[in-house]
Amino acid sequence: MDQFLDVSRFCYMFFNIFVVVLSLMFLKLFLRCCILPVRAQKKLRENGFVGPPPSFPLGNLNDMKKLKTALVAEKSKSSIIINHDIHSIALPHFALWQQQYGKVFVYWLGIEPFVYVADPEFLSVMSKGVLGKSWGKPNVFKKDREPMFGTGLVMVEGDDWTRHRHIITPAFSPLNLKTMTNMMVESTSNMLDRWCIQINSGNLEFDMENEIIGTAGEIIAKTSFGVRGENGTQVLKNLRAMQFALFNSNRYVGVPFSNVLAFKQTLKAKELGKEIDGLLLSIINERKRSLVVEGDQDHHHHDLLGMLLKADKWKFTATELVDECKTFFFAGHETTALALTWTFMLLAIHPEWQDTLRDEIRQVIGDSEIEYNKLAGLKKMSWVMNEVLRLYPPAPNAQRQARRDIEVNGRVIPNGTNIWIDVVAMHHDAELWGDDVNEFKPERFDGNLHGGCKNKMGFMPFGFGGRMCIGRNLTTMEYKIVLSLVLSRFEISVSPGYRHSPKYMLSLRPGFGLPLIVRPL
Ligand code: HEM
Repeated sequence: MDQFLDVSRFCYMFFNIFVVVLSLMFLKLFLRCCILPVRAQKKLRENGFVGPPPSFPLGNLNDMKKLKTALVAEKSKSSIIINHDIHSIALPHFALWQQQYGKVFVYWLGIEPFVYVADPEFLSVMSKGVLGKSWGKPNVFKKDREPMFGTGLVMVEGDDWTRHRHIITPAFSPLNLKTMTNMMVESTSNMLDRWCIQINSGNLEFDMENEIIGTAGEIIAKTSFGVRGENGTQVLKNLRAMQFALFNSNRYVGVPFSNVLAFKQTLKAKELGKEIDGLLLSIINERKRSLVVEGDQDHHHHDLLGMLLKADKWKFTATELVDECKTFFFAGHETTALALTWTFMLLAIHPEWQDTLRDEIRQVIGDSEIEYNKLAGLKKMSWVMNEVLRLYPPAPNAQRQARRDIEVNGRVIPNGTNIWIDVVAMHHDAELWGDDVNEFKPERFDGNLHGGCKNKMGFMPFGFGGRMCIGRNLTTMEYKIVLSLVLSRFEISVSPGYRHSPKYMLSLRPGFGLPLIVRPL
């Protein structure tokens, strides 16, 4: 009998604990999904931040989807015409809301509030001096992109960010970049030799986006962690597959339990992430061993990983090194490839600029091998690069999250609020650039780093402040090498099959690829 009483008392206690835990979980969920968003909305409204009304639990995600579908259907009728006024094509919801609410307004991804900013003045005030340190990266994206970036430089914050940036910066020094010239020339030459074989077989049409993405992927994997042998190829394959798994279909970022909705994708990305980490770890351990054996005599690994290992005396843990390798790949490969892809589209419709650049390449490089030191002399090519990054920025937005209440121009942005900086909108704003804002005019950058933009924060293809892109010199180098090699051997024109439809898919890319006609000179 006593035993029975003990068991029933235990069950009763267990049941009570279970009910309390369940209630606490429910309370937490209720607080996170209902109370906090309502309070944030009230506070934002009190501070003058208004925008399209959100609904629970999707926020404005449905409106975004509907506007995108409707406006894209309308615009696609004229997609044969190449129009650089792309804001309303790529980001129709923002273009419409901007007309209704101005250049700073609030919208919602699920239960996450985002202050939209397309006003460089607002941006410069919010990122000035100590205020700049009060911003982090949105937690909602950190979670979503964890398999890609882990705790790499793109995502870390505070003292950790200072330490990572301090260790990594020297790896991108001109002296180190110089040693990567041959890797870039080699991968590009291989691509061009393949083009020759295809052209000789009578097929002059290439999907330039595919071609360049493949080569840029190879280059970044070589320059980041030395893609060699089977391990390297497998890492490259898995990295691409992971990106595809994470971003191929619509994800409900900010919506409670969105991971459950995209369960299969999330699981696949996690599995691939684990496999990539294992492969990278074996590459890193192998390098460490060879460094111990060869010491500073290791001349074989002129890549970022090799440089970090040599310079760093292993201040990074192995996990941190793995995350940095992944970060270099994801932050650097598609962005550079898209800068080149859009350049080929613009040069294909502006043959006069192909000729101008060819003349410059002849003068600066001549018939000799490409040397790093000569690249700075390709000045007009720098104007073209800037103009392409202005019209078609591969990183079309930047995001931040307030780590405390932050006052900007007398308005408080509550702690936890996310910021969405619309780079495309600022790069296409006639009030900042003038009436020719949507024309391809590389000469606007002649002697002017900001292309004549009325506010220098209005031109930010590589971000802003202390978190400005660490890879921008590497990108410029790769851009100039690839473009010089291509233009020295080929002329390009647009294929009749090209449909102009810039699409926002994390980066800004051609919606239907970039078919171009390539002819040997
Ligand atoms: C055209 C090419 C590129 C573009 C348009 C680009 C754009 C950007 C932008 C806009 C940011 C700032 C993001 C933010 O503020 O949240 C950034 C940061 C970063 N980029 Fe790039 N990037 C390019 C190439 C590269 C390359 C080649 C690498 C590396 C190999 C790289 C590595 C990084 C890293 C690690 C960060 C984070 C820096 C930090 O937070 O301290 N990027 N990039």
